[in-house]
Amino acid sequence: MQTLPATHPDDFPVLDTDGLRDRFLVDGLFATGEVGWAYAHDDRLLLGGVDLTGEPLTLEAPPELAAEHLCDRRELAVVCLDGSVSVETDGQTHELDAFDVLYVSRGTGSVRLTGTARVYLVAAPAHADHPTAVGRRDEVFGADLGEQEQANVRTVRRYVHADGIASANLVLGITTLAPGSVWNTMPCHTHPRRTEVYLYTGLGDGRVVHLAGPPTQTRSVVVADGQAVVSPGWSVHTGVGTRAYSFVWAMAGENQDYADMDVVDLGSLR
Ligand SMILES: O=C(O)C(=O)C[C@H](O)C(=O)CO
Repeated sequence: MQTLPATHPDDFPVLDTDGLRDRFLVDGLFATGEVGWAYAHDDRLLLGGVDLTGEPLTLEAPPELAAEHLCDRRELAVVCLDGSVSVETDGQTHELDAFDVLYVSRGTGSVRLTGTARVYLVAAPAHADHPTAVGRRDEVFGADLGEQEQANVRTVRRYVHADGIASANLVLGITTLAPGSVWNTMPCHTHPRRTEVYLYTGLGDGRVVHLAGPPTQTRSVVVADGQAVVSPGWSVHTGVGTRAYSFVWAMAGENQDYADMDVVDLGSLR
C-alpha cells in the first residue's frame, strides 16, 4: 500500500519533481480484480480503486488499519466511475451506475462488489454512524459554474456534505468539465480545516497540470487518468487539462460545510 506521510508546508517549495510526486501523487489504484490502496496520514484518508471485470470482490481492511473490517472505525464512499456495480453491504444490495455514489455507514461488517466497472473508494475515520445511502448522478445537487471565455464551464455535483448525504467526517462530490473547458477550481482556494483529494478520471491519454502548494509558492504535478493528488489544508488544488475531464473530490477534517474554504486572490498566486 502506498503511504503518504504528512508534509510541513515549509518543506514543500524545496521538493523536486520526484519528491513532489512521492509525497502527494497517488498512483496504481486501479488494478484488475484487486483493490489498490493508498493511505494519506493527513486526516487519515484511505483511498482505494479497483477495475472489476465481473468477479465478485469482498473489501478487506488493509493490514495497516489493524481493524477486522474496513468500516469498523470508518465511513466509506463507493464511487462508480464507469460501467455498473452492485454493492452488497451486510446483505443489502445497492445498484450503482456511472457517477452514482454509495455512502456506507461506520459499523458495516461486509462490503462486496460485483460488476464490470472502475470503482473508487474513499474511507475516513468516523466518530458516529449515519445511514448507508445512495446518491444518484442525476438527483444530487449540481451547480453549473464557469464561463466559456475562461475555459472553465463545469458542473459540480455534491453527494456527501452538510446538506446532502449525512456523514461523520467525509465530504465528497464529482466535478465534470464541459467539452472545450479545461480549468478546474479557478479561482482556487485552500481548506485550512480539511484535507482534500482530487482523483482525475475521463482523461483518456490526456494530462492535467495540477497546481499544488501554498498559494504564494505553487508547483505543478502532471497527472494522468486514474491518479489522485492529496492536498493538505495549506495547499491549493486546481488544474488545467489537455482536454475536458472529471474528478472526484473528497475531503475530511473539521466540518462538512462545502463553502468552508479560503478563496485565493488570483493576483496573489505565485
Ligand atoms: O471545479 C471546482 O470548482 C471544484 O470542483 C471545486 C471542488 O468542489 C473543491 O475544491 C471543493 O473544495
